[in-house]
Amino acid sequence: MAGFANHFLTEAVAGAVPVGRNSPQSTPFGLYPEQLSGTAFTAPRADNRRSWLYRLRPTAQHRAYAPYAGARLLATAPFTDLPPSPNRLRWDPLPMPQDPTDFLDGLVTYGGNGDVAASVGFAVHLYACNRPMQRRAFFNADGEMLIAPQQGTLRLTTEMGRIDLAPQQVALVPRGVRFRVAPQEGEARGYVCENYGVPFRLPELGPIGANGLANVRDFETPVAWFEDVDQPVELIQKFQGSLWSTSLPHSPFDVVGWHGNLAPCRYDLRRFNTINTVSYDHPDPSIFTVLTSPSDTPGVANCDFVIFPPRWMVAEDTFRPPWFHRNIMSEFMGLITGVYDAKAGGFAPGGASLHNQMASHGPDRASYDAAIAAPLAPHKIDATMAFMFEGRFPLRPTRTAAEADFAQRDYDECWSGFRKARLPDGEDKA
Ligand SMILES: O=C(O)Cc1cc(O)ccc1O
Ligand SMILES: [Fe+2]
Repeated sequence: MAGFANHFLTEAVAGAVPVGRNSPQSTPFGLYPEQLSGTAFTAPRADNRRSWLYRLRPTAQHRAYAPYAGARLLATAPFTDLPPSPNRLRWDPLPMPQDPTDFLDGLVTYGGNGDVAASVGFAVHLYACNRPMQRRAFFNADGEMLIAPQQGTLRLTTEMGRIDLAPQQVALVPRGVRFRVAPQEGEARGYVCENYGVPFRLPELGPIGANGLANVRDFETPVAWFEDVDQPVELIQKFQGSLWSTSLPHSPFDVVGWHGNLAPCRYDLRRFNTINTVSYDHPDPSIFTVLTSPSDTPGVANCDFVIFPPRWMVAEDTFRPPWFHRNIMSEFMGLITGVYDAKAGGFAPGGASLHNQMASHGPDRASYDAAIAAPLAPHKIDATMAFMFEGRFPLRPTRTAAEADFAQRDYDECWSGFRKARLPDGEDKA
């Protein structure tokens, strides 16, 4: 079903969703209505997100949760493992697991900001897995999950339908929605933004107009799908940073129909309507915002999801790659495929980088040297897809990430050896 946060109605069995009311005294087939809220009941209508699910059994029917000991590298903000460091960080691709590992146990937290208890900030995880979540399902009470595969297709089975997700696509799974993940081609790797804040939404378009960037019509939400399986399933939840597990005697994927505007969705990043300069200068990367999680301060995001897709570079008399900069916002970057135009080397697909508030960064020396010498004919940056999670607070890395053997110890070197500028004779004295 096409659209972002549209009000959908979908039935896996015709007649499953009651007509004209959400919770009639007697429901079709005796299904149990349940409201899933993504915003406060009283949130303004334009922001309000909720759905009504019609299921074989109420989700309330479960025994107590007990602590879950897996997913040992999954962590939650505030991150206090290490004293905050202003240093720039970069990582080689996350290695694939040697042992059988599913999506949940294969999550590795790189860092994050804010505080889950205050519903502020976000965490960044990478996953590397090689087997499906078998007889287990997960939901995240701590936040919404934006999943961006880098290698290998995933099948997401969610309460509200199924999503097949390939590299260069992203999925949004709302806070609380139960899901399981199955890699379709053996191994899989990718990135996750766990958003503790306000759910991601499309950015305003301002003077761009009514169309452009990520278009509403290109978001896809699955139709209702359920399984009627009376076999034990381990249900794991993340709540305030800890994992908890309970056992259900049946599949949690028993929603026969639902309606509402809170649902998982998929977006193909190649559908992005990229806007760039047709005159001069390199515009701020906010023109590449796919989704934004706003903060309480207008215009300052809790998290922006920004991409660097294939695009024509035509700027005249311009240094075309990203410029040197120091940003009040903090930037975590990943690469799905190809080469990123500010980094001639060292930033590989499956890798990552972190440039926190006020950290000096920009093109590495090789990219700089090439760009100042390049003929300025129209040039297409092609076959690439980098992205950035940009937030208002510095991201603090986990010890796991900072001390990983795939953390690059020599990242600073990519900015060494720049030649001093040459002033005209007589102007260079103190
Ligand atoms: O640092 C980066 O590579 C991301 C980035 C890209 C760009 O085109 C402008 C600013 C910016 O932070
Ligand atoms: Fe940057």
